[in-house]
Amino acid sequence: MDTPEFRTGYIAIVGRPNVGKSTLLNHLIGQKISITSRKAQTTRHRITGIHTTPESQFIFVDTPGFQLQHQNALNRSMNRTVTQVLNDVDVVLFVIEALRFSDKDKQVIKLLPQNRPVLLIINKVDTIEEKNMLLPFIEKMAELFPFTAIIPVSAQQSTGLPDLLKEISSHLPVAQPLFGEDEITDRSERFLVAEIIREKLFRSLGEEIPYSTTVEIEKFEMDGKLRRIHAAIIVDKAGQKAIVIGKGGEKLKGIATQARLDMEKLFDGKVYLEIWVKVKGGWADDERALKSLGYE
Ligand SMILES: Nc1nc2c(ncn2[C@@H]2O[C@H](COP(=O)(O)OP(=O)(O)OP(=O)(O)O)[C@@H](O)[C@H]2O)c(=O)[nH]1
Repeated sequence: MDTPEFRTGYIAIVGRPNVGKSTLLNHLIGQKISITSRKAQTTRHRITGIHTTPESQFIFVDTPGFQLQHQNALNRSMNRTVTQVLNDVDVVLFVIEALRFSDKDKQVIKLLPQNRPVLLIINKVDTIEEKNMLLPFIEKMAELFPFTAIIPVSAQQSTGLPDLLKEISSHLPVAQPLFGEDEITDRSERFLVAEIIREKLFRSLGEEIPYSTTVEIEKFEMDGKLRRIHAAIIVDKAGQKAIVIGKGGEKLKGIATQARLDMEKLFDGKVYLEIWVKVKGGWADDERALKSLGYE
């Protein structure tokens, strides 16, 4: 593939819970997951999906730690991460529900970047009973933020999605694709699984544990359609182990449950997940640990 006008870029999807972000992503990429191993590590963000057409490659990234409810210090630092991600992608999709604009949506607007294209996606237009309500709603939304475009869609019914892709593509830089279709490997699932656990770990504990804490996938097996995954969270000190496990194992249980649900969504299949916490000094020197993390 060496098309002079080919466009490749990164896209983030944001919005309050339940507006249809996952549905939109799944319908945009038209497949559950495609990700490569080696190159994925050179990107700073977790890739949630890739869609490639003859003209463009769309790389969707996650915005970890997106929190709207509580404005405590931890959430503020998480929202800083969100802002960093949003300032690092080529296009931001801000998803809302048709004819519904709440305080939580308003909070998301505060996190939107000023210096790159933000497309407002008005989702669930299939639920509008009076179609003439849409235009005044669009006009009202246009006053809230300098959106680059406002695009009504129904993610569930895939209406408006080809136009949306065209609009996104026009804002991506001219660049050759970063990922080839043939780069989808089983090892990349391992990599993603580790990333998901890591994300839940930091979402749950934030600054209570050092950033050097890592996740190692010790076993990843297919058992029919079931994925059996054994993972270890590796901390530097015994005190950190206690923090990760929590009282009566509650913290770790929560992390494992959330991680498993995300994995089942991602793989569209059942996952059996066991997580241990291990104390280990100097893991960075351990070649085996590095390999299993994918940093070869
Ligand atoms: N009618 C209708 N329902 C939709 C549409 N898109 C998504 N939904 C439904 O809205 C609900 C929430 O969708 P999700 O894709 O899980 O929303 P989300 O924004 O990813 O939610 P969080 O993971 O909580 O942030 C689900 O029940 C979807 O089936 C749409 O275009 N029309």
